[in-house]
Amino acid sequence: ENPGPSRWKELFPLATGDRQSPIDIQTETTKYDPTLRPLYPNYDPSSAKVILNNGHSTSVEFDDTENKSVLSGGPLIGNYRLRQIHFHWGPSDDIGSEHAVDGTKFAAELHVVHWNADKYASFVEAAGQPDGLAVMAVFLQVGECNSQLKKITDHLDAIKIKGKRHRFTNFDPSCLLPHSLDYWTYLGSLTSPPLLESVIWIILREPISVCSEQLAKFRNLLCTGEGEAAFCMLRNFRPPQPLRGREVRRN
Ligand SMILES: NS(=O)(=O)c1ccc2oc(NC(=O)c3ccccc3)nc2c1
Ligand SMILES: [Zn+2]
Repeated sequence: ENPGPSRWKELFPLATGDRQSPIDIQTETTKYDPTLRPLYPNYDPSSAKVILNNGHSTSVEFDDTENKSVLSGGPLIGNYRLRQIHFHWGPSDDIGSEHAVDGTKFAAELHVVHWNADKYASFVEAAGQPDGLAVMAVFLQVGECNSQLKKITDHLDAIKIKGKRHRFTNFDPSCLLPHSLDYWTYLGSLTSPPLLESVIWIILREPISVCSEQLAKFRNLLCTGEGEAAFCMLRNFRPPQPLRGREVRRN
């Protein structure tokens, strides 16, 4: 099994940096900021290309060779181009999200990953810049089955093994967003190696629903490849990290 979060600092010194993610959002200390604008996701369903199992999550990858699917507004300056979406979950329905709200974790968390294509030439270049990435996070609260999420979970059997990928197009990730786009925002990092401190985090305050049967489908994915002893992908969340004096703003 690859080393868990507690051992990442041995290989990735940024793990103990001062703008690490996720965090536990203490709602009483968030600060209303009237300069924050409404979020404006604008996604073209034809830019969705493939759904895959990369061994530590399942992701849908998008064509980011032009500004077809972008996020603007909110705390962002200019257009951030959609690159991929992926999920985090745990071994039981009471844990699984990466961010927490007043100490409470949700069953899972969706991340919609974008990069600053106005200023940088590629995701990899942007990932090394303090304003390079913007990740929109949506909490998945256990309850009713989510008919939009079914578009994803129906394909998980076909990508059970690490490395498997499957054509997946005509998909607009806006279908996974809650009614309200109200958010908290703070400066942080990638939540898995290389833990780069290049992410403007935008956490939607309203969760979407997910049912236990759908969560079980995520847990049925394998983190092992063809011909290896099979291990299920039961957890892939990093625990909350120190705030180190950072401010969390809300619109
Ligand atoms: N949980 S997270 O913080 O959203 C997070 C954490 C780690 C990540 O690594 C990548 N890499 C690419 O997407 C990629 C895109 C193009 C080329 C190579 C990599 N995205 C991440 C998001
Ligand atoms: Zn993530």
